[in-house]
Amino acid sequence: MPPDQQNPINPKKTTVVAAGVLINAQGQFLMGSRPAGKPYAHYWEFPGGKLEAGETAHDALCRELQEEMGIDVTAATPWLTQRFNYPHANVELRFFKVRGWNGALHGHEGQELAWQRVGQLNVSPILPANGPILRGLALPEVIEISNMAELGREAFMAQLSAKWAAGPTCLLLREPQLSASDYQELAHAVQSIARPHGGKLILHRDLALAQAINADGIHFTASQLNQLNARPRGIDWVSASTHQQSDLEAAARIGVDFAFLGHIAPTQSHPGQTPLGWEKFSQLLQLGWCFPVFAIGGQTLSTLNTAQAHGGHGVALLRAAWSQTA
Ligand SMILES: Nc1nc2c([nH]c(=O)n2[C@@H]2O[C@H](COP(=O)(O)OP(=O)(O)OP(=O)(O)O)[C@@H](O)[C@H]2O)c(=O)[nH]1
Ligand SMILES: [Mg+2]
Repeated sequence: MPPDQQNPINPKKTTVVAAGVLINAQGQFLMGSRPAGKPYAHYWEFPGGKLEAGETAHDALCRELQEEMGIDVTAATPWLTQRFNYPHANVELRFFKVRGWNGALHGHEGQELAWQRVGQLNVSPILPANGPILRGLALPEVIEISNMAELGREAFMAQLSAKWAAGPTCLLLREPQLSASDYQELAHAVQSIARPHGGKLILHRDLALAQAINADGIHFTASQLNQLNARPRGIDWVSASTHQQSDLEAAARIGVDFAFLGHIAPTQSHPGQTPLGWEKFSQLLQLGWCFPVFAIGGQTLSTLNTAQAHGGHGVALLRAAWSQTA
């Protein structure tokens, strides 16, 4: 394949690249150093390379990972798309999560390979386009949405405390039936349980409250999202609900960290509304977004693989996150 620099005639032409985030059994991800002689030599990247004429991104991923590391990819799902303008090329990077391969990894182009952990990177420098990718890797694949409306406060708080005692999870506290002051009081109570256990708490709709209690994130409704001109400051994670392409575009414009897209299947929360379904979910994600997208609506832990096969990062669980009998 021609190197990037051989494209000076049309510097605006976009080079499409497929890259793989290999995940091992310990949950680590693989990075490789770029070989000498390439643009950004010795920077760290996710293995992959440019699409050849007539290839799909998946075809290119399999070919590149065979050429660069000698492995046969057996399980890869589309994940994020990052667009970036380098001085040498405009690139569209199609990232895949790769969870299965045959063969021993070997740097066939003299590159170094290193398994890395989220938040504990020990290689540098990283290619400048890869910031959102590392941020996306820090997100869990399951987000739980509170359901105090059905469980009642006592059972909800008891289940939440038990969950967080067992290990940190990520909670979206969404209780639209509560008044603003009741929601505020609940948010304080939940945050006081979250802190000691390292649980992540995302508040719904109320940015000022999320900032005031130092929550980990704010989640906007689709209608709030469409009224925002910029990503709010002073909060770590910013996310939003989306239902259609224009919502995803709004999410991209303000620079969310992740979005929910749905509802996928009919749910008790949206009676009578036509669900999006997996095919439409997948079509919308193929447009290529630089943030992870969670499937929402009728999701359970057993739909996680389906969500990922259709390009989702993970699933947002409402009823499935809670035992209704406790
Ligand atoms: N493979 C890969 N390329 C990336 C990443 N991030 C990123 O900005 N790029 C850019 O995407 C382009 C990919 O080119 P590449 O050098 O891997 O392509 P290739 O393997 O086909 O190389 P070749 O053309 O020398 O055969 C480069 O401009 C590179 O800077 C990444 O994480 N992985
Ligand atoms: Mg390459």
